[in-house]
Amino acid sequence: MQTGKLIVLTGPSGVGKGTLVRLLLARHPELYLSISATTRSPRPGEIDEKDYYFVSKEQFEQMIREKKLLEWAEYAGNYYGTPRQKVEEQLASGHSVVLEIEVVGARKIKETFPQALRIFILPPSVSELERRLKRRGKDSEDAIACRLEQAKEELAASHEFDRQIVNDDLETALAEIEAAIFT
Ligand SMILES: Nc1nc2c(ncn2[C@@H]2O[C@H](COP(=O)(O)OP(=O)(O)O)[C@@H](O)[C@H]2O)c(=O)[nH]1
Ligand SMILES: Nc1ncnc2c1ncn2[C@@H]1O[C@H](COP(=O)(O)OP(=O)(O)O)[C@@H](O)[C@H]1O
Repeated sequence: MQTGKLIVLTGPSGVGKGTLVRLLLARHPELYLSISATTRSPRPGEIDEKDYYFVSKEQFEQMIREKKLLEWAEYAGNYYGTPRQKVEEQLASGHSVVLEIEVVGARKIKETFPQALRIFILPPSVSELERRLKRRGKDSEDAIACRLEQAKEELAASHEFDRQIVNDDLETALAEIEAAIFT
């Protein structure tokens, strides 16, 4: 059997990765979305084992030591990582897998999975990114400032990835992602 494709969506916080991934999965339920582990506290409404595996720093460090993560990174003071086993199982059984991860982790994926399709999502502008982070209303002012600072570095790395897609009009961006994945 042919193995599935590994599809990585990356880009700065607030650019719309989560929104695009939800729409993509709704249209293509055959895609498998990897659930990450994180040491970040759950936001109101987030559910353990659905949005993330919410774990302690000790548990996360144990996962690193036991090589249970395909990649991991520290972002805005917390750890985030992709549990290895389910991703490898899904790929081996022919299913395509989507990772929604930040830039450092997406860079590491190239080393382990050189054949992965890595898509960088860009905002129409930094000021629009700031507006989206504020409008989302899920992070404190400090957390937003930290994410924006980080975003400037991340945007400078966009050319390292296979595709660059601007999330201005949502439907247009989604169609471009679909075209990149399915053609
Ligand atoms: N490297 C890596 N980054 C991840 C993983 N899971 C989530 N992230 C990224 O970590 C960053 C922060 O995530 P989060 O706190 O949920 O904020 P949000 O994406 O802005 O809603 C985002 O850029 C996520 O895409 C992971 O497993 N590995
Ligand atoms: N194309 C778009 N135009 C306007 N707002 C958008 C667009 N895509 C996403 N958003 C909004 O921007 C905010 C951040 O999106 P989100 O998917 O949470 O980003 P990320 O997962 O990259 O952090 C949300 O409030 C979302 O509704």
